[in-house]
Amino acid sequence: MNMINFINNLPKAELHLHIEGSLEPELVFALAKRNNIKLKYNSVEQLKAAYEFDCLQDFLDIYYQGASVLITEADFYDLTYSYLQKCAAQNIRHTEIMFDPQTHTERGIAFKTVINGISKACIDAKEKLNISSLLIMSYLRHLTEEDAFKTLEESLPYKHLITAVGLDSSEKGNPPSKFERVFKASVKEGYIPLAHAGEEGPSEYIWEALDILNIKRIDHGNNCLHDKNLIQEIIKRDLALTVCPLSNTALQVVDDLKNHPLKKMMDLGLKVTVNSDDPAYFGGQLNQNFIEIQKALELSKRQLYELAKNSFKYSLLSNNEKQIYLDELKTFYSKQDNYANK
Ligand code: HPA
Ligand SMILES: [Zn+2]
Repeated sequence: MNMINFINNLPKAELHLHIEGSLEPELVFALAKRNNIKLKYNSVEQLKAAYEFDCLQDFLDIYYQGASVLITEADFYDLTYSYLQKCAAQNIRHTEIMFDPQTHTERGIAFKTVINGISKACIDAKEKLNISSLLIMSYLRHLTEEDAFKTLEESLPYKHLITAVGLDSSEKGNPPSKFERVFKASVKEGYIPLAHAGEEGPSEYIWEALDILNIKRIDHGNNCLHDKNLIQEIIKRDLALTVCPLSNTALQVVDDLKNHPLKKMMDLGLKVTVNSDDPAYFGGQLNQNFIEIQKALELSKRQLYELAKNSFKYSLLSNNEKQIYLDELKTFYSKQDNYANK
């Protein structure tokens, strides 16, 4: 099997995906029309031309603008179902979807509208596409802790639909310690703590995410490489990094995929997964991330198998659920000609 077919057929999970970042330009226009919203761009091409970013903040400004076409429950449903159909086409068997309630509640959209649309699409995808999913409610770190507390309150009637909390948006100047109390309260409610850390922020922010927020997985984490003790601590705690190759080059966290630290991370013993982050904005779905990073770093099928294994092993599924997917993956891999030595 050639490399691209191998990647396309490899059973895998996606653990770092912002549903608002899966909003394709075509859907932006379709929803704007449905909701009678006037966009500042005249065409899909014009909008796409604006997707040039020097840093995270450049991207976030456009990402929040794009999300403003999401108004009704049907909009959130269509957005989510469209992403889940793409999962089916890529043999993504399980996905852990982040959503940013505050991006919508700040514009007057009810929490209920957001969560109902997203979760109904997930239920339908399980039934029709046989893809499992769970939800991560992410707090926007550029807003206050008080705002995050309000969001936590609003989420409580829907607690059964949400597995974890995350922390995203503008990292620099908004360290994890700013959210110590709301994370403590979130854990008390049964949510698993996760956070973006060390994407643009320093390694100290990763330490804070570990020691103050007690996170169970690190979103990005690139900047841990500047601190040997931190690397050892991440390994000791058996925390995975959700690495996003095309996001890293699009936001200039990494200058070129050939210089991407993914292989180095694996060689150091860090548990790495590959993810698309915001596929509509960064030039590729999950399989495209696999294809491009494989090529740039000349990863072997054995290494790709390892990355897929990590995606199930470090998911938030129960051990039984993980095992079913790991068995499926193993069966796939054992059928490859070069099993054992590549
Ligand atoms: O890559 C990201 N980093 C931080 N916040 C985000 N919100 C969507 N995508 C991102
Ligand atoms: Zn992200």
